[in-house]
Amino acid sequence: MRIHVVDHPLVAHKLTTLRDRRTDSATFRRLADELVTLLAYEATRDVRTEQVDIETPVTSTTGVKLSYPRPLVVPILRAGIGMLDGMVRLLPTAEVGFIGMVRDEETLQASTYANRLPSDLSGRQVYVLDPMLATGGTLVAAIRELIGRGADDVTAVVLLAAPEGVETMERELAGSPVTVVAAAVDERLDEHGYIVPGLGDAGDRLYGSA
Ligand SMILES: O=P(O)(O)OC[C@H]1O[C@H](OP(=O)(O)OP(=O)(O)O)[C@H](O)[C@@H]1O
Ligand SMILES: O=c1cc[nH]c(=O)[nH]1
Ligand SMILES: [Mg+2]
Repeated sequence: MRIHVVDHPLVAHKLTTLRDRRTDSATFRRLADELVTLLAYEATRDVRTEQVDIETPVTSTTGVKLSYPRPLVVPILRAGIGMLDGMVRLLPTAEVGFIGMVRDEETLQASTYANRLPSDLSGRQVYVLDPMLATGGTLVAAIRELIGRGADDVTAVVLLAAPEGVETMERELAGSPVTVVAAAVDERLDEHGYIVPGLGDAGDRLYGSA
């Protein structure tokens, strides 16, 4: 597993407003969308393409287009939905699958309550979206499911990561074709498994505390 932290002043600027407790849901949703677009630029650096011949108004030339099989984008419900539009805007040919997961607030164990994925992901590049990589339990389980279905290149796009979660992913997914792209790696987790300084509960800040 490798991790890439996107070091860019626009990312840092938007992330600071996202962290601010005074930022309302509408602004939070817009900033999450904008941040994903910036992270997606890095996350798709190795997206597969193929050569195509085209005619410009002036002459013939050779270019590239996104190749088949199409990349798969998988937001992890609920909070990952806030990252979906920003990602597919940059990957117009992408197919979208869904995994619904929730973390028990006491035990911090993640469980899966919904799964709508292609059964065969052989040879597919997959982009998993979840704003928060805290203990890592959620992403490890989601990525194991994708690799189990044959995905051979998985990139997790997250807004914030905790060092504890990065370590867990490195240990649990050692040797797997996995990349994490993050806007920042924060200091630590607190005793409730929240990222510090973090931004609070991403799902609640996007969608309320239902
Ligand atoms: O790395 P972990 O310790 O597993 O924690 C991270 C997970 O926790 C949050 O989801 P939550 O369970 O709050 O669900 P939600 O998206 O519905 O709010 C977050 O969106 C991640 O999916
Ligand atoms: O800080 C955290 C940790 C897990 N999930 C969140 O939404 N926020
Ligand atoms: Mg939540």
